[in-house]
Amino acid sequence: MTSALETQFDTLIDGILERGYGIADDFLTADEVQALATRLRARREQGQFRAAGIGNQNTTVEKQIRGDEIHWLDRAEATPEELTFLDRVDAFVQYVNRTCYLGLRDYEFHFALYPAGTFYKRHLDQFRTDSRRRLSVICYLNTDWQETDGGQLALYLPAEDGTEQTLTVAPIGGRLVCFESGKLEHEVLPATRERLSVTGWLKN
Ligand SMILES: O=C(O)CCC(=O)C(=O)O
Ligand SMILES: [Fe+2]
Repeated sequence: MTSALETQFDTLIDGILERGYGIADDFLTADEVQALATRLRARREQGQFRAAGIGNQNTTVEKQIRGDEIHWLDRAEATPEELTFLDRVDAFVQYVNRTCYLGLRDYEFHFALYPAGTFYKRHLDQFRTDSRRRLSVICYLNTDWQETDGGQLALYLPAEDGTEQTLTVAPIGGRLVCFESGKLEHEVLPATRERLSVTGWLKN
C-alpha cells in the first residue's frame, strides 16, 4: 500500500525527473514548522550559529555572495523535533534509493537564517573538488510568509532550445524543494523579514 509519505516522495522524484526540481508543499505540518523554527531560534540565541562561508570548506565569508547564518545539525545532539525531521529525510533517502538507484549513502543538513536584506547570489551546490552532493533539499520554516516579503528561491531552468527560464518559489513554511545539486543553478533573493530554513544535501 502507498502511504501519504510515499505519495509525497513520488511527487518530489517525478518533479526532479520531469522538470529538474520537485516541490512538496506540506512536507512538514504547521506544528512541525513551529517547533523547528523555535529550535532554530533557541540555538541561535545560544550562540551556535556562524556566518555561512563559500567554497569547499565553507571557510570564506563573503557577504556580497551570501549573507545567511547557519548551524549544522548533528544526530548525536539533536532534539526530538530535529530527529523527527532527520528521520523523515532518512525515509526519503531510502525511498530514492529503492526507486532511482542514485546510491545515496549520506546526508548533511544545516539550519539557515537569512537576516532581512541578505541573499545568496546565483550558484551551483556542487563543488569542483567534491561531487558527492547529488540532491539539494531545502525545507522552509516561515509562518505567514507573504509574496511581498520577497525571499524567493529563484531556479534557473535550462530549456531545450538553449534559453533559460526562471522560476521563483516562495519560502512558505512546510514547503520542501529538491533538485540535482550538480545541475541546477539557483539564487536566494533578499527578503524584507528574517527567512528561516533547514537545508541539506543527499550524498553518495
Ligand atoms: O534557502 C534557499 O532557498 C536556498 C539555499 C541555498 O541555495 C544553499 O544553501 O545552497
Ligand atoms: Fe544553494
